[in-house]
Amino acid sequence: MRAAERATMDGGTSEWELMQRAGQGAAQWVMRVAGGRPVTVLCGPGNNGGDGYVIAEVLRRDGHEVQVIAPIEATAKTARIARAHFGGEVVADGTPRGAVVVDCLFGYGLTRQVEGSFGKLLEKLDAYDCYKIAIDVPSAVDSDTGTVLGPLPRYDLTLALGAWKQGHFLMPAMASMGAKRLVSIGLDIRSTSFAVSTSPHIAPPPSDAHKYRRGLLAIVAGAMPGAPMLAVEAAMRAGAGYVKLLSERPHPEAPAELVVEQDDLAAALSDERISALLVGPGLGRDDTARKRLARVLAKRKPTVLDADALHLLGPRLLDSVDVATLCLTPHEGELASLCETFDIAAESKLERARALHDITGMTVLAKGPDTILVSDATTRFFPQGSSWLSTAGTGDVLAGIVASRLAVHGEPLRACEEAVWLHHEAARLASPAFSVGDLARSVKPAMAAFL
Ligand SMILES: NC(=O)C1=CN([C@@H]2O[C@H](COP(=O)(O)OP(=O)(O)OC[C@H]3O[C@@H](n4cnc5c(N)ncnc54)[C@H](OP(=O)(O)O)[C@@H]3O)[C@@H](O)[C@H]2O)[C@@H](O)CC1
Ligand SMILES: Nc1ncnc2c1ncn2[C@@H]1O[C@H](COP(=O)(O)OP(=O)(O)O)[C@@H](O)[C@H]1O
Ligand SMILES: [K+]
Repeated sequence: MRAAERATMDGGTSEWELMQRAGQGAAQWVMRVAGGRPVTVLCGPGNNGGDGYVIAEVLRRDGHEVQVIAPIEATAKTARIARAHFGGEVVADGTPRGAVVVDCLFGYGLTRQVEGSFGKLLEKLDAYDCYKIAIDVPSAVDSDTGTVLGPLPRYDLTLALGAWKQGHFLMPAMASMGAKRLVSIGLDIRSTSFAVSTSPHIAPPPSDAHKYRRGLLAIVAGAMPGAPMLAVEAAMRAGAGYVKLLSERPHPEAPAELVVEQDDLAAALSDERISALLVGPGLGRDDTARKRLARVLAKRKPTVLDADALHLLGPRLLDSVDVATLCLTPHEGELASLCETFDIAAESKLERARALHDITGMTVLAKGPDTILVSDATTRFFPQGSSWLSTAGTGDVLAGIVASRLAVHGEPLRACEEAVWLHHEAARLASPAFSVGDLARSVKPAMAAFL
């Protein structure tokens, strides 16, 4: 962000010009929300505070009653210009009032714990019943990591200035932000190493398609039947032309349209028409499970590794495997276990997911309320999914969708990205209070949203 701003300023646009664009753009949102009612703006000493003075001046000129609270005076050069342009009154020690409060204490320049008068002001804001807007980021949030460094009110709206920051998509910060909107200030941000995933376009099967060309997905069963069956239910609705369950025992609970291949695994895997594999849900963690996993990896096909497979995986199993074709779908616990296995010391989910990709070369889809996808030196973040997804078995459904998309086109990054969107859309359609079976069945109507 700083580099993009510097490049824009080197191109002849002053920091004051950028701040005016940011403040004016944000003020449009504030005015829409306030609808003429009184507004309080909290201003810090840096350029985030500068944005606040610009917003306050736009509102004042528009006839709003505006109170500005600034515990200390503006110190940053451009913030001082903004302060000088504000024609209203500024108080150092006030209490938020009015229908809307706009928090401009700190943005991406936050460097330490928010305490003292700033901390007290955020506590007052937390306790005050009003519509709360965070400018750029909530002031107690580290914009790179999403770490919380002080009192954190629940905001109704967060207006990102110029570009999204990583913290907008990371827990715990993300949970406090309310709706998130981007205010454009004319920066060129193409060169960043992360991107926010945009809604994918899923192509229907071509007119000359047949079941194998559309992709044969083999789901490898193990000790427990329930989890792979959930993956099957989702995978059959996510685009693969043919879904088979490779199991060594009968599955009377299987739907009529599912082929259960009861050969021994080596024989079942010898079918060269298999386009992709899923292994892990219900696999078990014993020696038999490890051998089944090794057989799957030896096929060197595009493969999704989930659940138990993530606990069995280790550097030796990856010998002579084409890691670029593998997708891992760990939740936080599985990610922690993988980090132990691969000797990764990183603390945060983002650093762990990146390190795991960097060390192993595999595509990593780190699940949770803040889903992170790392592949090919790029990191993708996602809009938040339904919190109703927090129920047992939804991870198996996700694994089934990833594998189905992988069977269709064989591209790990694209398969994971499509799957997250399909999973979120299925959850939206099935919400509220769905069972995991409802979620798997909702993958079918979810497909329609991306065709
Ligand atoms: N540059 C541009 O082109 C544009 C930038 N824009 C805006 O600028 C924001 C970034 O501005 P920024 O870099 O001035 O940092 P900012 O977030 O205001 O905070 C730094 C100040 O806070 C202080 N401080 C920090 N932590 C503290 C703590 N815990 N407790 C107390 N004090 C603390 C720190 O003091 P110091 O650490 O020096 O003591 C310094 O004074 C960005 O998010 C966006 O809103 C837009 O206008 C678009 C154009
Ligand atoms: N609070 C939440 N908000 C959004 N998505 C969630 C939330 N909790 C869980 N999920 C999603 O639900 C799925 C849970 O997967 P997982 O933890 O593997 O569960 P299980 O092992 O029971 O299948 C993941 O896709 C995760 O991203
Ligand atoms: K802020």
